[in-house]
Amino acid sequence: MKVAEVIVDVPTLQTNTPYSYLLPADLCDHAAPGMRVVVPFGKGDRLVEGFIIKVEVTSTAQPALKMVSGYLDEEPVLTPELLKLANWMAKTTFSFQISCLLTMLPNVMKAKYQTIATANQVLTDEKLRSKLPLQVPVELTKVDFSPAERRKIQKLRQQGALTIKYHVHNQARAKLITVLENQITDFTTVASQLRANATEQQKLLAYLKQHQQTRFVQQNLVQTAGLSRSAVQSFVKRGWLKKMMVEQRRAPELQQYVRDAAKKLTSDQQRAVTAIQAAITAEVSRPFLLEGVTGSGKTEVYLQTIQRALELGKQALMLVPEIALTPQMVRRVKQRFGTQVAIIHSGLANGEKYDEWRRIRNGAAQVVVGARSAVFAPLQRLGIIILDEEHDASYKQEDNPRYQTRSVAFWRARYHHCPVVLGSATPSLESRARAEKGRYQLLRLPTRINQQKLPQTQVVDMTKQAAAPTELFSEPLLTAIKEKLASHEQIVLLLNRRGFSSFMLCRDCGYVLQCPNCDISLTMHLDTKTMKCHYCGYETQIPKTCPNCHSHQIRYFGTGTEKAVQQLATLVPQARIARMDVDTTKKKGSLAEILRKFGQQQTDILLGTQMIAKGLDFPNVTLVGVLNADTGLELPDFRASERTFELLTQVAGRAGRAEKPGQVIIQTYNPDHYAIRYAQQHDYESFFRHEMRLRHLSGYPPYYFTVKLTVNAPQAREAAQLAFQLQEELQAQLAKTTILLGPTPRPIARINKRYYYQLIIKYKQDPKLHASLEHIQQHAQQISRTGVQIAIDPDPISFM
Ligand SMILES: Nc1ncnc2c1ncn2[C@@H]1O[C@H](COP(=O)(O)OP(=O)(O)OP(=O)(O)O)[C@@H](O)[C@H]1O
Ligand SMILES: [Zn+2]
Ligand SMILES: [Zn+2]
Repeated sequence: MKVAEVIVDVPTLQTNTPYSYLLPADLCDHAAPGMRVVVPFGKGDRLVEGFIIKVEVTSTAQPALKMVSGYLDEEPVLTPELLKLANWMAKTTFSFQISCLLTMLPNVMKAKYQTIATANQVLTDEKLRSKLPLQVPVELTKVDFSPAERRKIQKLRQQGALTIKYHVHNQARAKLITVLENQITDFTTVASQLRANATEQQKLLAYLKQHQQTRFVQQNLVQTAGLSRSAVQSFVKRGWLKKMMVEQRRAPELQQYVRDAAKKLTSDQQRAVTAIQAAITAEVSRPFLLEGVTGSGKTEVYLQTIQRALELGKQALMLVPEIALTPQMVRRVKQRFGTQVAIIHSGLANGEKYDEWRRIRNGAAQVVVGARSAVFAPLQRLGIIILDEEHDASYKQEDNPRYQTRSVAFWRARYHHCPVVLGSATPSLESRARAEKGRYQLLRLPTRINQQKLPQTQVVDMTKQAAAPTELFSEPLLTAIKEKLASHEQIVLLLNRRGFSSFMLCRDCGYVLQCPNCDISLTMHLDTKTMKCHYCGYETQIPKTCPNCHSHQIRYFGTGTEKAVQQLATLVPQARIARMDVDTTKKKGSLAEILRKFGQQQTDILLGTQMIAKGLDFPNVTLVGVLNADTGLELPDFRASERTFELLTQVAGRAGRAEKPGQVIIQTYNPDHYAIRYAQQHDYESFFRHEMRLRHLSGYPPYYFTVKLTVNAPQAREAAQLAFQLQEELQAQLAKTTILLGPTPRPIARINKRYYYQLIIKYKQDPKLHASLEHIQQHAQQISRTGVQIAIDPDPISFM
């Protein structure tokens, strides 16, 4: 007899303890850890999804155990490595194993639940009877029932008047197509067996003879070639064609990539490549920090180290921030490694993601490129892991499980004995500090490939620009734009905001249109002609009069990309301007299209949000303008300066990447701020020292580790009370050197009708911390029914 240990998916009763289930005899043989199963759970034996983490043989009878109901997979979807990783992740991120396991799989592999009720007798309640007619199975979630009706359904079920069944579906399916294989060797014999008037069959035979291939897609034969379906059928019957179902990839390689050979490395690149290759060959999990200025050729270093891994029969994982996963980047990797590459990005439909994932799982893909979640790609012979733009905030997952991609990458590298390369022009303070201490090996690319200097950067003090042509474009920037347009060079403009205006203000009474659910003003969107909340999605009409005093004196404040494009179009009507932000790139393929046009110089100016700051490599761009460098500097967050410095350095790096020298203009209201000064001088090193001093003085990372605890509830008082209670408990338990900040209301204190309080824990070493937080995690689970939530965020990306 075999018993499976299963981690079950029960949202209201999460636990890291597995449950034991008997394996039915017919399924016993191929049961293995990493497979998803359907199991009965709880009093009502409702069916839930679970993961087998262990299979054991037992000789003693176990009558008390429930039985596994069925499998969702033929083979394990998670490898032993990933099962182990989930265990570690649950512990270090204070989340439940089931959420870690589910995070590792494509979304579409999360099982779908259905609750189906069937009335066994005619129900007396008239309304209920109309919704649940006799003997008709009804999916309960698809029908509107009042709470009273729901209670009644439960009662009727106990009385036996109703049966309720739970279905668990696997949503993930491979796409299968019908393929016909030609079995005919002797066409003359077949022809002699066809009747003379069977014209459709004659046609089919002629077609098969004429096309020298052996396999035909049925749909193509019938629809494209216009052959008769019944003729095909009769050929199948007579054994001349063999029918088979073949899997078809949903995101096929449409583009033919021109193969691109390895470039001859510069001496700096060569030094880096040699060091990393040596670690791959020696199979040691050494971390490298590749600090290379913008345009220094970091990508080529990645590609040539990946090449070495492949030569040794190993695989490679390359992670990039979602917004840097541009068609340009994808092309570079595919040109080098062709069809061995699998790409995972948010632009893929669920089915396409599933197909790519399976190409990785079954070993067809050797190189995986993707954003954060690709760190769980089920590669089994990892030879190298690369994190490009390692400083990027998107590497931290903000929801449960709150993992840091970097840490997961290091865990996997230790498992596979392979090196990790963290690459950036502006490494995070944490990584750079570790390199300083010798924990990472620092590799430098201090100069640009083209031997050009980094672009000349001018800072424009906007407080002295009262007579500027518009509030967004200063005289110096406008002059530079006109010059570049005249010489047919291209321009990138950064506006770190989205939407049209930040907020609407009544000039008579000072009323600001706020989200009814959140403590934040609504943002105006011209494309949808609505005011939107960026936090909860609330949307309403743009008011023509003040909702408070009915005055017509309404003004829109702040700026967005739409408004910037409008202003620019009036200033330089001859320019062809493309806007790139969340709104214009939402549609599938639209980002690729914007970049293609810009690359082919069908547009002159690319104006966008921070998504234009990373990775773009266009040789004809000679001017970069930052319209408002200050957005973000005032945020109540200890990383505000670091983020600003990064953004400015990265975007400045888009200029002058080829023969022509680049120029950068930064408009700011804080021209003397050190983040802006050092960005102007392209001086990462001085910024690093300056910022490290400040972090040291104020006791922030990397000098301290931090954990953010957030409590939220429908009532402010409830949230505050619990936050203070947690603070007291922690104070009593934790080390004397550990510092607790707060509780304070979160900077945006209310989101989606819930109130937020937060507490920051700063520590250097605290042996009691882990147990205390695990205790809070358990407590959170217990009180979640009361509507109060606690979130534990280790190494939070911000304190906001
Ligand atoms: N050894 C080389 N010889 C010739 N060209 C090279 C070499 N290495 C890289 N390049 C080219 O130099 C340009 C800049 O390289 P790449 O985009 O990799 O820089 P990067 O360091 O990733 O910059 P960023 O951080 O700004 O994205 C690219 O067009 C690339 O093809
Ligand atoms: Zn809102
Ligand atoms: Zn008003």
